Amino acid sequence: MRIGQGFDVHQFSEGRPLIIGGISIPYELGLAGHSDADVLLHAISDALLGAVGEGDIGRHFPDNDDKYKDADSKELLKHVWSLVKGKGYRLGNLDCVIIAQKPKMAPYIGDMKDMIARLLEADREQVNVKATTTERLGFTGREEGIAAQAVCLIEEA
Ligand SMILES: Nc1ccn([C@@H]2O[C@H](COP(=O)(O)O)[C@@H](O)[C@H]2O)c(=O)n1
Ligand SMILES: C[C@@]1(CO)OP(=O)(O)OP(=O)(O)OC[C@H]1O
Repeated sequence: MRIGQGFDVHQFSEGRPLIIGGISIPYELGLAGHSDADVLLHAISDALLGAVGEGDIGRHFPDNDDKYKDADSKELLKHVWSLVKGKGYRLGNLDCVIIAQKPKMAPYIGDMKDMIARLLEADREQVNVKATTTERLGFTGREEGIAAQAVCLIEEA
């Protein structure tokens, strides 16, 4: 059994879609990034890579490589998952938090859980996604961007 943790931040940007946990969220702002800037899937990818001692997503998908320009983070996470699976592991459980003053994530959490479980070939019950504001404090509180954290446990298959 191994544990991993991931953390990511992306800044709000005009004219970009807001995609979190693989789900498009209708909002006036999106997130800036080299890829589609899915802050939650990036934190999950980093947690899984950390659990198997494989560094981070920047190492696997460099942000100066045109191949990953506007990349779909679901595809990046699928790649990470195949690496983890290839080392003989399956998901134990995954717990995540999205840190955002706005928009409200609650209506989209169920779809995010289903999406993440599908990408990780797991049951919905193995995946937990939650959200919090920072009570208007800090960069998330000032609505400058969104952060996400993830912790995973993987087990020998
Ligand atoms: N972007 C967000 C932030 C929070 N939520 C939900 O609201 C609850 C209360 O948030 P506090 O920061 O005031 O504790 C939180 O537990 C989430 O369920 C949300 O949906 N979207
Ligand atoms: C995902 C990658 C892909 O090039 O780019 P970004 O969307 O900028 O995201 P970040 O969280 O900064 O991680 C780096 C890269 O791996």
